[in-house]
Amino acid sequence: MNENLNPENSNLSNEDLDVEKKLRPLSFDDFTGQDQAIDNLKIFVEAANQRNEALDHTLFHGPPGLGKTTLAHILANELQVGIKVTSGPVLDKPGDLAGLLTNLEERDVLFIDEIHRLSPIVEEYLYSAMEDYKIDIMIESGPNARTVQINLEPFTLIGATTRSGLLTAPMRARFGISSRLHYYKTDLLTTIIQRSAQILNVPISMESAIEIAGRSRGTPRIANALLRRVRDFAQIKGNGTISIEIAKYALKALNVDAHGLDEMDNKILVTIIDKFKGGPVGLSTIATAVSENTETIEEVYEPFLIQQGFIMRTPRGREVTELAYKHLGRVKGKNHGELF
Ligand SMILES: Nc1ncnc2c1ncn2[C@@H]1O[C@H](COP(=O)(O)OP(=O)(O)OP(=O)(O)O)[C@@H](O)[C@H]1O
Ligand SMILES: [Mg+2]
Repeated sequence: MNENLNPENSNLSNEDLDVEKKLRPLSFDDFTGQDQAIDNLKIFVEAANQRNEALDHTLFHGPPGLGKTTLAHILANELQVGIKVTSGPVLDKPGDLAGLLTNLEERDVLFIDEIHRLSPIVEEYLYSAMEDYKIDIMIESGPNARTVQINLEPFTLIGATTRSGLLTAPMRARFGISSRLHYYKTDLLTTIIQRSAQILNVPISMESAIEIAGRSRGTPRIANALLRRVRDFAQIKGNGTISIEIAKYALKALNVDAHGLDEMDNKILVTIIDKFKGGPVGLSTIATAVSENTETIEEVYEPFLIQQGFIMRTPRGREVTELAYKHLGRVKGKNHGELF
């Protein structure tokens, strides 16, 4: 399994990658939050195990760092089967996919990350594999070229995507199970941070765990990354324990936003306020103004900003709230957004 296939991991140092692996939950019981999705998955897994069948093909979608890859591995563990890992951009030839598929054992999991980035040829090739556990392989070339059909073992395809809007309808329809992951509330992130601190063997006060959780953008990956950095401060500037003083000092030094907003989140808010008088403004107009594509704004950034109460969706477009003005230290202009 090659974790580096995940571009989200590419900016982590080797040490961080090792730590990230250690912190990754391995079973349903280790996994915090996403209760509804987990409760359903437990049933589907148990039923598949009882019948000794492959689990239905499963799609995980939602913003980065919420646990899609983690859940793919957990499913394989809970099904007690092997897992092969690849990603959409890496699979550029049907031949590569055929190699992976023919090597799967009965009930194994094939995990395809960034499944919205499969090439159309590979995607089409996947359809018959998913539906009938069969693929056509081209043998020989030139005048002797012919295709033979190969039967595959029943397997489970697990797809993950941050951009479900970019999945084609035929692809989406082939997943029997589809699970959307949501941002985590502060209390769940606090639990995740406490668990991670225990694994990393670093003492942390409850208050500090809550403080870090509140600035983690609802995202376990960010919570763990902040914990690692705060741990460094505790080790060098303190006595190794993460007290609330050390946590606050470190978060300030790291320039972490009080609400956990990242650069793009803030850019979106500032743009709506400065260029569009606070809104309402259409999504694609915002996207152009911040040089990002519309689907990414809609699927990756906007859900968090809405959940946190910085943006409202109105019939006429997106509008920032009082909270956004306050957060950015702006004063709402007298006539902004009003007719009279
Ligand atoms: N529910 C959870 N409980 C504890 N830790 C979690 C949970 N979800 C995620 N994590 C931690 O967050 C890290 C990131 O999760 P993961 O890699 O599964 O996210 P992802 O949804 O696949 O992100 P991406 O879209 O960027 O691939 C994991 O290494 C894991 O340690
Ligand atoms: Mg992932």
